[in-house]
Parts: sequence; C-alpha cells; structure tokens
Amino acid sequence: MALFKASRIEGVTGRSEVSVFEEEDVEAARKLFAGPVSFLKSAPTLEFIPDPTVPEVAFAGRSNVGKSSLLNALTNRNGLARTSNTPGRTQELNFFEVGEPMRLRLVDMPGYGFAEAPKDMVKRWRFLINDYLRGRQVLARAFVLIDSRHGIKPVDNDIMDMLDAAAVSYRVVMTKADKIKATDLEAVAARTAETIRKRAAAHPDLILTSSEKGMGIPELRAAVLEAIATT
Ligand SMILES: Nc1nc2c(ncn2[C@@H]2O[C@H](COP(=O)(O)OP(=O)(O)OP(=O)(O)O)[C@@H](O)[C@H]2O)c(=O)[nH]1
Ligand SMILES: [Mg+2]
Repeated sequence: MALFKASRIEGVTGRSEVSVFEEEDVEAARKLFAGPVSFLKSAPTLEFIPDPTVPEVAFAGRSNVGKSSLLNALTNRNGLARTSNTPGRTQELNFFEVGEPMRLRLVDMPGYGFAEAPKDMVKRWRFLINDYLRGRQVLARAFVLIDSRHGIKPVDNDIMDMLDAAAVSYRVVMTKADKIKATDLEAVAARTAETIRKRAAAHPDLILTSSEKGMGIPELRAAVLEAIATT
C-alpha cells in the first residue's frame, strides 16, 4: 500500500479512518484529469440533464462547504466551476466531461441547508438534489462533502439518510482541512468516521482534502476513478 505525500498531515495519515490508494491508481487518475475536461451544461431542473450515456460522479454538501472549489482542484482548472464566498453560488446541476474519449461526467450540485435563501428556492434545490441523487441510473458515486471545521450537521445526516435509503453508494470527503489545526482535524476525522461506519451505503473511510493546499486531491482523483471502474 502506497501512502501518498499529499495526504500526509501529521497525526492523521496512517490512521485507519483515512483512505489509502495504490500508487498506480493515483497515477492513472492523475493522467485522466490532466487530459481534456470541459463544461457540458447547467441543468436548472431534471428535464435538462444530459442523456445517461456515461457514468457520473456527483459532489454534494452544505452550501459553502467547497464543492465547486474541490471540482476545480480535482480537474486542476481554476474557474471551471464557479466558486464564491457567498453561500448559494451554485444553483443548478452543472455537468463536466472528463477524458477523450469521454470517461465520465462530474456533477457540481447546489448546496443544501442554506438557511438564508428564500424558502421556495431552498425547496427547489432540495427536490433537484434529491431527485437527481435518488433517480440517476448512471450515478456511480456521490461524494458528500463535510467541512472539517464543523463536522457532520443535521442536514448532512438528512442527505446521508436519503442516500442510504436509496442505496446510492457514497464517500465522505472532509474539506478545508487547511483551516484547522492537525490535532483538531484528527479529532473531527475520528468522530466523522465513527458516525459513517454505521451507515449502509457509505464507504467506511474518509478522504481529507484542502482545495487551497492541494491536500488529498490525488487521492480524491483515484477515488473518482475507482467509482467508475466498477460500473
Ligand atoms: N481555506 C480554504 N478555503 C476554501 C477551500 N475550499 C473552498 N474554500 C472557500 O470556501 C468558499 C466556498 O467555496 P465554494 O467552492 O464556492 O463552495 P460550494 O460548496 O460550491 O458553495 P455553493 O455553490 O454555494 O453551495 C470560497 O470562498 C472558497 O474559496 C479550502 O480547501 N480551503
Ligand atoms: Mg458551488
């Protein structure tokens, strides 16, 4: 088992709750994401989503957790997905195509749990997210993003309940790991891992990331490739 430098945070790597990947898988994933990536379309409702011709991997999580930033880090293209300090930036399902010939689509989703947004908007987003996640045949895996500073919140549990009930396989990814001390990261990772191990459709291990510092990004790429390898 190769342990990758990018995930080396003092005290965390090597612990059982953090996923490790084979070096060759990390390299294959790096190559894939170094190749062509392009924006396909934005879907404000399910009518507009593309035909289900290739596997998809979706990024879900609370508003402002860092979904769009992670997608940019993953594809190594700043500004591919629009990010913002203001929660509620992403309002539609955004589809990106990876590889030539195309191997997969990445889906950047609106955030859930954004309390300040108008109620009808929140409702519309929730339906869009839930309907997509529950009903998409080509969805190979969902990545559920959790802010390292906050850990799992009630709305995160709601979305994981939904994924468990729909038997959609998902992985939990901790974001913004650069924002907290290594010891705090270790504590929140241990707590989060313990919670998700009780969940039916969750991968038992976490991926700890920082889009800002590039931490965990090679591993996340490998996890994306792993997700579509089995479809
Ligand atoms: N320090 C740090 N900041 C980050 C990181 N990832 C995202 N951010 C910041 O967090 C804010 C929100 O990031 P986005 O990627 O837009 O979050 P989002 O989940 O797509 O948000 P919505 O589309 O509103 O749901 C931005 O100001 C980012 O610069 C990270 O790894 N480290
Ligand atoms: Mg976004």
